[in-house]
Amino acid sequence: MTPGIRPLVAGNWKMNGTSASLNELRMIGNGFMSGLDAETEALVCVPATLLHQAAEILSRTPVRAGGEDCHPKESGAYTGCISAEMLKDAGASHVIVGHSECREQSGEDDAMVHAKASAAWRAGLVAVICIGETRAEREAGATLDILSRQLDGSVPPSATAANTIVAYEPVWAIGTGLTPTAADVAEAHAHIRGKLIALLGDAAARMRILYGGSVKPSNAVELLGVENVDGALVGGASLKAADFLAIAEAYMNIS
Ligand SMILES: O=C[C@H](O)COP(=O)(O)O
Repeated sequence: MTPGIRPLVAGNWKMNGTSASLNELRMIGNGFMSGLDAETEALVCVPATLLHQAAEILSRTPVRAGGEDCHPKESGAYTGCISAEMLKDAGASHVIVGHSECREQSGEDDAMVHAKASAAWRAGLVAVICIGETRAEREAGATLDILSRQLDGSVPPSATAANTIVAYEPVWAIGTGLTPTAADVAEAHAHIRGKLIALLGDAAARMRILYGGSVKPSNAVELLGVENVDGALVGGASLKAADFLAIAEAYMNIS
């Protein structure tokens, strides 16, 4: 946690969910209406096919709906792609950009992530910019250098605490059940904070930095209690309302 920053628990449903899954979203929304919103803000990023319905369901709750990726252009001949403006029109408040699965599977580089973050702002969305090292990079002792390089290339200079959230997701921790130690998370988040302040100035002291990678109810208190960890980006455990709400409840047990 960072004093003065309200934590955000964000879900990322990835390529999961059909209209039958919306009941989980209703339960997440209802859960936050019964007091959790006093501790933390919440966001669930869903597949574009569900976004309009998700935004409608969540509009009666404190939880917001987001997109999982966007194209850098506003419109055009880009078959199968979705612009930030389309996400906004469907009810999104945020969009994830630079997720490691997109970086890896679509060959997305830092320049593309930078362009997508700018596109998010153009549409009036908050950009959730993901960074993180691979297992090989960690084993080579290159983690902090990789994070610096990704921040240099992916975060546009006009990023502010209001329009941008950074999510640190070690690639090797995503969906594996493995997590870094609390000390490793603290080191990475302190490094990210310092780098953001160097890039963007003192205002970055208030920018949220989320941790993502195998966050679950059983490790949420330990991971979310680390200094400079201002919330979580939750994949698998966001698909079940009970797990997602239990992760948010961790904030009631962190002093
Ligand atoms: O965006 C979420 C992350 O990729 C983490 O996914 P996970 O919680 O399933 O490890």
